[in-house]
Amino acid sequence: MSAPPPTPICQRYRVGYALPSNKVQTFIQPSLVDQAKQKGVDLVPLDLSKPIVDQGFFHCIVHKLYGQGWNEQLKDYASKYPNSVIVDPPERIERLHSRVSMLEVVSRLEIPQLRLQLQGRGSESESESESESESLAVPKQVVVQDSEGLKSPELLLLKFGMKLPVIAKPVEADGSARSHDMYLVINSKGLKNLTTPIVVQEFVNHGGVVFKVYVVGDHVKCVKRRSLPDIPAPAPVTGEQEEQISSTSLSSEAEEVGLLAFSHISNSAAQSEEDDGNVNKAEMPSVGFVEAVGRALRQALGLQLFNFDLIRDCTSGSGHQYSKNKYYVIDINYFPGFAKMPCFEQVLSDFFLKCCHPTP
Ligand SMILES: Nc1ncnc2c1ncn2[C@@H]1O[C@H](COP(=O)(O)OP(=O)(O)OP(=O)(O)O)[C@@H](O)[C@H]1O
Ligand SMILES: O=P(O)(O)O[C@H]1[C@H](O)[C@H](O)[C@H](OP(=O)(O)O)[C@@H](OP(=O)(O)O)[C@@H]1O
Ligand SMILES: [Mg+2]
Ligand SMILES: [Mg+2]
Repeated sequence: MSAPPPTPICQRYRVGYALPSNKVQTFIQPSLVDQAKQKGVDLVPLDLSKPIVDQGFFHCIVHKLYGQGWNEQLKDYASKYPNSVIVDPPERIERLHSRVSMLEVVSRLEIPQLRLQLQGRGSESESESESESESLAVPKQVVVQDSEGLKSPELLLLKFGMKLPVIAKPVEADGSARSHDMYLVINSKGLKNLTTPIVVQEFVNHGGVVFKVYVVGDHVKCVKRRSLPDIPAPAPVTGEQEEQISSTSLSSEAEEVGLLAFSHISNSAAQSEEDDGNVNKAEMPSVGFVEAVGRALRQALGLQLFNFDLIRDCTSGSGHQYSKNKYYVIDINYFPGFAKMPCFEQVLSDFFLKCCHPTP
């Protein structure tokens, strides 16, 4: 029996997009354009050389551009075309442009079925550490505004309940190349070598795997990616001994300056079979947990297109109950590399259609 003729599409929808040129290359792939077209959605590039209010009605505009001028354009457009759906409003995206405000949202999530142990809030009772349900936290972190704050690194870490190694990250997460310049800091000398302002975040051993959770409207998809390897906790050492902590995974110059620079590690190819092995054998978090966090973040952020990086706490050793289901959110990204997500054409074209034609 032959397949029924495709349902005639009685209306076509225009989705305008404004993306950096590199993202047009990676995201607006012919496969996406074709699949959207089959569903009645025409993906149209906005002409950024002229005001978007002069370019006609778009049922939906998706974008990943920043700046006052662009934000003003979107505001003008929304007031001229109140029925057009802007994905997403710039004032909500801005919260993800700081590594402080992006994680503060996690600290305030209300997810009933989860045990939220958040910095300074809640504490793990005996019974919780045995329970199977997942818990969600954010790593301890502090913004060091100027070099004065790094003068006595031991005091700084002690004050915020952190210990070496730590990860140092730019405060701004604004999509610039610099915003991805990270440092693994292994000793006090490394801390003193940092350029401020900078976020100093506790390093959580997580088995060398990061779970990237993509959110596209109400669709949530978790994938595994390579991450930094675990760093064995050094035996408690006094200040003068810490210089002798040799870390095999660090080069001699990294040991010399006390820090290792890296960037975009979750996008880089595995360096070894072991790397790949860690990723392949890592157990995925439960779908229910991932979806609960994704939906709660979407609600709290008021955003429809983002992903977040989840790591499972693999810290073991004296004084720390190894809790298989303790997770940390370490990063949230606006309009990430959706083309890396399985079936991205179907997911995104369905999303665009839903934005243009919300089914009751
Ligand atoms: N607190 C942490 N503990 C352990 N590893 C961490 C921590 N924070 C970051 N990392 C490692 O560093 C990598 C980069 O960190 P992060 O995701 O914050 O940077 P980013 O530049 O925003 O990355 P992305 O490319 O995902 O936007 C993470 O994928 C993880 O491998
Ligand atoms: O592997 P993913 O999809 O997470 O990689 C993303 C990354 O997380 C950031 O979202 C990058 O955007 P910026 O933070 O703005 O640099 C994405 O780069 P882009 O060129 O695709 O926007 C990465 O794909
Ligand atoms: Mg990340
Ligand atoms: Mg990021």
